[in-house]
Amino acid sequence: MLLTLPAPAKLNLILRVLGRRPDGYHELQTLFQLLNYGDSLEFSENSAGTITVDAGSLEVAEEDNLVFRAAQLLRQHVKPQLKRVPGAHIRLIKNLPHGGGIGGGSSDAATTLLGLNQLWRCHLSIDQLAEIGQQLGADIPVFVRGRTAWAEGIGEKLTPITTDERHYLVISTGCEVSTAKIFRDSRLTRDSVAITLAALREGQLNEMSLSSAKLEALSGNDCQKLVEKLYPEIRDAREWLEQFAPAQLTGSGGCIFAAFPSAQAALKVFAKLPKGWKGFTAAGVLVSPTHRALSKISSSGRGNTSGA
Ligand SMILES: C[C@](O)(CO)[C@H](O)COP(=O)(O)OP(=O)(O)OC[C@H]1O[C@@H](n2ccc(N)nc2=O)[C@H](O)[C@@H]1O
Ligand SMILES: Nc1ncnc2c1ncn2[C@@H]1O[C@H](COP(=O)(O)OP(=O)(O)OP(=O)(O)O)[C@@H](O)[C@H]1O
Repeated sequence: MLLTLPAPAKLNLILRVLGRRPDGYHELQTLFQLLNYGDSLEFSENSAGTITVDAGSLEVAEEDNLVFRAAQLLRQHVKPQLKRVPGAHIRLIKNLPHGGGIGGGSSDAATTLLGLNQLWRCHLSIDQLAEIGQQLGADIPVFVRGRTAWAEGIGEKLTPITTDERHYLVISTGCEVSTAKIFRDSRLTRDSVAITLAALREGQLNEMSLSSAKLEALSGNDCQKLVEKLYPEIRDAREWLEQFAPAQLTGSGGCIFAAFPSAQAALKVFAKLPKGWKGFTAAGVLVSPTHRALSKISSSGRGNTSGA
């Protein structure tokens, strides 16, 4: 069976750095907005029992590819329960720029965990997969859980949140930013005041929700000042985009984004993008396209035909 699944990008609509833990990781508050645009992965069984990854244009050694690392880690976890050592061939169709703060590698890893859990019939729960994912990267659990969410801790304490439907233009200048380098830099400000969950609850049902107006008041990214100092071209991209709408950095960079009320409005600005920069437009979604695809597969019964 060939299983094809999307690996969506995320944006950090809010990113506050609250402090540094003794292990070097940072306490954050962030709003993860999932998008309906990303990479794509194809999974097929490998009866030889090996894991191979065709990463296409991505220039990362196989053993460093988060797809390969996620597959290895999952296999290690489930090996004792399965009758034979499972193998897989995974083809990665890369659309997202890496080092962009849009979670490409993390999302690929999460889709790998979800996809192989299906292909190999591991029957691990989402909690178990998120736990495995977290060992590889702080951004992986949100993609495993597949909901636009408010995150705390190092990014792993997730509360689903409803955001208004918006469309985004995401710009990549080509500057690849290392997350570790930004978090290591002594100039990074680490003293933001925490937003209380009460500030994010709305309506009679006390649901976690952020309207566009409320979001505008809370938006901002604590990494932005430092990243723009280190990469002036990223500042140029933000300033260019700000002619049309409020713009900011996502994650630890280097992509810049702005929100628009419609796909047409986002595309209109995209058409004016200066030469040398790349980008894409996408809609914000509350549920990950990966989870939607998996639900479709299980409701059509195809998920039961793999046989590990
Ligand atoms: C900045 C964000 O993109 C926001 O979504 C993420 O928190 C980064 O998540 P990620 O890329 O999955 O990060 P990891 O691969 O776990 O860590 C990369 C590096 O970033 C730093 N890091 C990451 C997350 C975090 N909460 N504090 C950190 O200090 C660590 O020094 C680590 O060495
Ligand atoms: N499947 C993968 N896709 C992209 N990058 C990968 C992958 N596997 C490993 N990497 C490595 O991870 C680095 C970070 O890539 P990634 O796309 O996850 O960054 P990012 O968008 O900044 O993510 P985040 O927002 O999670 O920090 C890349 O420079 C690359 O060396």
